Amino acid sequence: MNILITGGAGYIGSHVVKLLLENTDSDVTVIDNLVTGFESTIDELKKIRDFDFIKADLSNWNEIEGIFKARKFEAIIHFAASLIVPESVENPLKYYLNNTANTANLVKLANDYGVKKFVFSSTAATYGEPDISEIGNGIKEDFPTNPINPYGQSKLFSEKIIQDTAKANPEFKYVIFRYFNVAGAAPDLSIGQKTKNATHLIKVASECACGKRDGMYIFGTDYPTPDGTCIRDYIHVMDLADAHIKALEYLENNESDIFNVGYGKGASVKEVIDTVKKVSGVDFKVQDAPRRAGDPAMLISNCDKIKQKMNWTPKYDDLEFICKTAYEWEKKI
Ligand SMILES: NC(=O)c1ccc[n+]([C@@H]2O[C@H](COP(=O)([O-])OP(=O)(O)OC[C@H]3O[C@@H](n4cnc5c(N)ncnc54)[C@H](O)[C@@H]3O)[C@@H](O)[C@H]2O)c1
Ligand SMILES: O=c1ccn([C@@H]2O[C@H](COP(=O)(O)OP(=O)(O)O[C@H]3O[C@H](CO)[C@H](O)[C@H](O)[C@H]3O)[C@@H](O)[C@H]2O)c(=O)[nH]1
Repeated sequence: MNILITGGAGYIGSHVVKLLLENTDSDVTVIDNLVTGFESTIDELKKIRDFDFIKADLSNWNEIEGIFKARKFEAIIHFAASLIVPESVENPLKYYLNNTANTANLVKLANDYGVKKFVFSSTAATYGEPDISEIGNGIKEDFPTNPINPYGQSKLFSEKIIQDTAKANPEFKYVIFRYFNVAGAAPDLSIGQKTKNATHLIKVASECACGKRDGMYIFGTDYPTPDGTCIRDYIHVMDLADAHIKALEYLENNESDIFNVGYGKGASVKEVIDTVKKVSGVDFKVQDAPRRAGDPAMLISNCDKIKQKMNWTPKYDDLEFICKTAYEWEKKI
């Protein structure tokens, strides 16, 4: 299959490229503007086997169309986006342009050039702040979507654009993935999360354990959860990457759909920090701090649908393993 990966030099995209190069004979083309991605990641991936990397910005619509003209893509996996929630509140247009407008253009090009499969990175942020008393067996895909920040909204608009286009053109099929909290690194430690000025909990705690930060804060200890800190559903990046490979197979014979990707269970901020301390053997400084704006108390997926319909079976459903790979990767870079 001839596959376009946007954002393949970034964290999650690079893990999908790794699996595609290792386990399939697909022709892979990565487009990335390297704003938050890394050429060194592309170089590492090219050690597996060669593929085409094009440094380009999705906002250069003419240039991107030129790439579609020159190559007959059969599938697109679209990761490229901006994803810092507080930044999206300060600069919403950056998010609506980079995430929504550029996705609309990519979907248009997919239609104009006959690309039949589209896999899209959406987020649990589309659910907003679900009522904690209703989460029960996890947030299902048909829960209400009420994003509370422009990042989540920009992704929800993109979802609608993809869905409406598929309704109008039955040849165009999609899988929309709503990721929960992604963490960890490839178990062989060849690639991992390089994000600069990271804000993600497991990455920040791993940096503390490696002495790259003096300490960290727990944002909010007065949430209505057992230990007062926020609960999230952390998923290993390699299991998430595997879901994308499954999605391409799924679209051969099945209809378009939306799937949560998580493990269906939660860990609190305190539990995560304790786990990073345990796997690293380092007792770094942690201080309580006020709540961070826009953090829902609890986000836990119901992931029955992807397990049933795609036969997706996670391999790394273990918080210690997630934190261990994140920490060991952090030590390496
Ligand atoms: N990391 C998470 O926890 C998480 C959770 C839910 C959803 N997501 C989604 O997953 C996707 C990948 O996230 P990530 O964590 O790998 O982030 P990342 O920043 O590491 O990767 C994004 C990549 O896209 C590239 N990019 C951004 N804008 C571009 C543009 N206009 N043109 C070309 N390239 C561009 C960046 O350079 C980067 O390599 C995003 O769509 C994000 O919204 C991530
Ligand atoms: O130094 C830190 C960093 C984070 N946290 C807390 O840890 C929890 C998780 O925070 P992250 O920043 O790691 O992740 P988020 O849940 O905010 O968001 C991530 O997961 C979401 C889905 O659940 C979206 O997909 C979003 O794009 C992605 O960044 C939050 O309660 C946060 O306040 C801290 O206490 N201290």
